[in-house]
Amino acid sequence: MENAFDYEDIQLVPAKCLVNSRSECDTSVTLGDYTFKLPVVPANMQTIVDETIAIKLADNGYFYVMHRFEPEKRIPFIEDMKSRKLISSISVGVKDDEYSFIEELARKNLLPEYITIDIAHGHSNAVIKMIKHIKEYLPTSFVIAGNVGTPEAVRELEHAGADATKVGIGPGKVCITKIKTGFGTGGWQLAALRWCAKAASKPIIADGGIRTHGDIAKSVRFGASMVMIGSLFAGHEESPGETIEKEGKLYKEYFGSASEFQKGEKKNVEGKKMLVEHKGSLQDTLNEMEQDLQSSISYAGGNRLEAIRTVDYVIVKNSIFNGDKVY
Ligand SMILES: NC(=O)C1=CN([C@@H]2O[C@H](COP(=O)(O)OP(=O)(O)OC[C@H]3O[C@@H](n4cnc5c(N)ncnc54)[C@H](OP(=O)(O)O)[C@@H]3O)[C@@H](O)[C@H]2O)C=CC1
Ligand SMILES: Nc1nc2c(ncn2[C@@H]2O[C@H](COP(=O)(O)O)[C@@H](O)[C@H]2O)c(=O)[nH]1
Repeated sequence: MENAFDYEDIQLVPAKCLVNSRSECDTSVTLGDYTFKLPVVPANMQTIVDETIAIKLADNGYFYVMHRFEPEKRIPFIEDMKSRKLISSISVGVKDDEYSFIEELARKNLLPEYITIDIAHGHSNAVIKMIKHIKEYLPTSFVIAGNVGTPEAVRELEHAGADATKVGIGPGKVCITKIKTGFGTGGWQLAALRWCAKAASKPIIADGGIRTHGDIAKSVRFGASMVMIGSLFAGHEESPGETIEKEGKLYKEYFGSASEFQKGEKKNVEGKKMLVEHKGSLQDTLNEMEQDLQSSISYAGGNRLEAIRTVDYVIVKNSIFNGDKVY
């Protein structure tokens, strides 16, 4: 790794405009056999996505990944999605039960279109073994494996059969991995993404650290096919969890999947909880993301997402906000 930099250290350089209106810019992206409206997916976390949100996203042409923290609900969830003729996209871990779960899906002929292997340290034999197991029993499922932060890891998981890899160890808003372990891509997630993307021969999903909609365009520039986002999707009307009123303001909880709130115990905790200001409807945020990304594409001098991939950029070390607040 030569230069370490992160989202706030980079600005993309505008190219001559090709369109008469930003509405001409197409933000859609293809991942596997399906095309989605945006290169963005809400994080597979319990305070970000639930069955209702998954149905809404799939029904409206967005990608989603259901979390894995209520394992017994996964089979009824896939059955429900199939009965609605919507794609099913689930998460699994790597413990023993997950092997029999995959075999059960195969036995029942319940074939999810997408399966995400969701563990903290994805560059491991445990993930390689699970990729191979899924490919043996559910060969038609598109397998996303992660999380990783190095080119070696991307290559190994791709070689094991992963159809996409997910990059990001420790950049998340409710992540404390970087503090508790000293490891990860927190603080240089964008550079890690570039490093990994150079080695990848299959799609990469950039995961964590997105703080503004402009960071989505930057992720695309540095090699992401899709961007996974937690904090920007937390706190909506539809978001799972109670709405909390504090001093006249409305908030919702957002907690890490490796936090004590998720685990129910203080063991190997690498996540925390925060309150996020209530943000209104999820669809409004998705619409705003789409408009902002259309604008990014127009600044890239094109009318499709691919235009962003080749724009010039400058490194402006921590200065792009000029002391401004983001919103
Ligand atoms: N993207 C990120 O930066 C991070 C994300 N997370 C999220 O938290 C959730 C829980 O993750 P995780 O703890 O992996 O899931 P699990 O609790 O399901 O653990 C998966 C397996 O991996 C083992 N394991 C976990 N961490 C390590 C490690 N560092 N080295 C070796 N083995 C390990 C566990 O054993 P044992 O517990 O006994 O070690 C267990 O057998 C996931 O949703 C994950 O995405 C968590 C941390 C970082
Ligand atoms: N280190 C930890 N990372 C976590 C935990 N729970 C989730 N995550 C990761 O964060 C992203 C979301 O990041 P954000 O910056 O968009 O909020 C998520 O997709 C996971 O990869 C955790 O407990 N510890």
